[in-house]
Amino acid sequence: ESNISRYHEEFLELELLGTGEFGSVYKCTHRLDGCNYAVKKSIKPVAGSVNEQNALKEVYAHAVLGKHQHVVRYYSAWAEDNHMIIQNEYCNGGSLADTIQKMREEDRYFSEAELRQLLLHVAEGLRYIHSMQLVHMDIKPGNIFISREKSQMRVNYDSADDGFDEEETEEEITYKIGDLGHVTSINDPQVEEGDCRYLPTEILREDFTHLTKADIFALGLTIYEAGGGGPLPKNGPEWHDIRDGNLKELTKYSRDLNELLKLMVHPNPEMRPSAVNIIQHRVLSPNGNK
Ligand SMILES: Cn1cc(CCO)c2c3c(c(-c4ccccc4Cl)cc21)C(=O)NC3=O
Repeated sequence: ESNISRYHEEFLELELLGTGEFGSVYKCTHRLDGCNYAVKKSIKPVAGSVNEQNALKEVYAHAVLGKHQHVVRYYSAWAEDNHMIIQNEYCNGGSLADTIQKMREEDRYFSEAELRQLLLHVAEGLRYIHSMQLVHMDIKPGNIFISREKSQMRVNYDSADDGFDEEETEEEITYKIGDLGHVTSINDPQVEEGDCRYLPTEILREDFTHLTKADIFALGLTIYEAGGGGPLPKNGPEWHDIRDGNLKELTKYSRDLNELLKLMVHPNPEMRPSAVNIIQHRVLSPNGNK
């Protein structure tokens, strides 16, 4: 086999972003185009194993879910020296899990407007994934990545028109759904369970008749956690309490938002709103209940 490494040929490794059972992810600069990418290196799965199926599902999903501003973009994937390598869009703002952790430490919380923006972005990403007849199956703060873009704003206050424009930097935040390793088809589901903290009971009971609503359930708990309702239980009475539809009221936020979250984690998947319903919900409309 060739002993040059495409990875080292094409990329300059900058820093380790994270490790896990999924492998290791590095922030890399592409030597030719000068852009940064997130590159995941994982041990090449044994041919015919579940891991190989998951690895292939991830690449197939990325290939089908081409370009959407709320889904992490895929560029390339290849195998070398017994490793599987996937090159994705690098999101420079960390994961939502990092943000929640930091806020908990600093006793800070998302404002209602920031929570609505988060919910809207991820619901947009889910609407796209579900429209392609796919489901994500591992929606959680650790799989939602953040891109922050500073945009230079030129504003000119004509009153103080001393001929100079004022410069204001605006920060645009975009949330993107990442880690497509559990993505499966709505129609012939080979469900690989996601993180149990965000898993609805019907999936544990292997009822795969409303898979899109499992993503909605996980999104509901993700927003609930971002609103300070976490940390979420992995099992036990508290886990079941949430699955019975008992979410504690997030008193910092409006009744409407609390009602929407309760509906998203409803025990009956058919009662949960679709991604389209969420996007059209009055709570998210621009002048929704100020
Ligand atoms: C741990 N970790 C940290 C980051 C940077 C967040 O600011 C990250 C990224 C990804 C991934 C990732 C997840 C699952 C599969 C493949 C990749 Cl590259 C993991 C990441 C990814 O696809 N894009 C990322 O930015």
